[in-house]
Amino acid sequence: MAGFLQAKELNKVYHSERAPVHALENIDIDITEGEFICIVGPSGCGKSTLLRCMAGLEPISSGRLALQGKDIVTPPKNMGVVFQRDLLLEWRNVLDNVLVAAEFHGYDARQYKERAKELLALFRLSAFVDRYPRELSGGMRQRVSICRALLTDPQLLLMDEPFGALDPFTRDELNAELQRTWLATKKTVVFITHSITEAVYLGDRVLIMSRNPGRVEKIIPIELQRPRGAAVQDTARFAEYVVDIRETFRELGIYKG
Ligand SMILES: Nc1ncnc2c1ncn2[C@@H]1O[C@H](COP(=O)(O)OP(=O)(O)OP(=O)(O)O)[C@@H](O)[C@H]1O
Repeated sequence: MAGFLQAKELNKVYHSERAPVHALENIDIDITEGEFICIVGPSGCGKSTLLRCMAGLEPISSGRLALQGKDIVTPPKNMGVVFQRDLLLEWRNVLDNVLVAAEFHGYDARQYKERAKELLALFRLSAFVDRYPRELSGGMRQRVSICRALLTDPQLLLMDEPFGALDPFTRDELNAELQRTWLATKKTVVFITHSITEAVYLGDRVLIMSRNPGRVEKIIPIELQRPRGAAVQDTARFAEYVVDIRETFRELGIYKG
């Protein structure tokens, strides 16, 4: 297990009152440090399960899953997570919501105040530091969540459909901001999305999953130059990647059209 984040013959079975659910079957993934990996797949193929296992929030059933060679059994300190629902604390202002990450890891939040303000500035939220979540738009709330995930400077950032609930304009804006931050910090990012175009725009590689049971079907390297401006989405090369991924889903019987 030499890579930064590796899964080897990973299986995850949920046991409930009904029949067991084989959510992940023989998953092999090898992610290099600094890589941006996007995961796409139909509903129920195990994307969130995989991410929760990586976050140490869900135990695996068999195989291995390791971060820097160390089995993941509890949430690694070296990791930040962003979920689709922003999970902001309504009774705390923006700054204090970002500082939650320090408290979660048992650090002294006061020592992270300056860092939190820097991150909020980077995500154009300086004017909102003392506002409450209810005063923010959906895009702003998700920016706060990203700042929170980045606060302790983790090497690994796990993102589960973070922009899925946002309108397309805000989504494009946040994708561009995320790319900029990633280029500046070179964190390793695992990003789940339902959007093929989002995956191609952001990813160094796009990992395609299928369901029943959840499997990795294909991994496609995206060789588009960085930084990728919004206009890259209008190029023939970009369209080829999108078509290739759609074709794969068609072959898997996931797209009928
Ligand atoms: N806690 C659980 N107990 C039992 N089964 C579960 C549990 N969580 C998920 N599953 C099942 O595991 C499979 C994978 O679910 P998961 O949420 O990981 O898929 P997903 O690809 O993230 O779906 P979506 O795109 O809709 O969010 C599904 O069949 C789901 O019903």
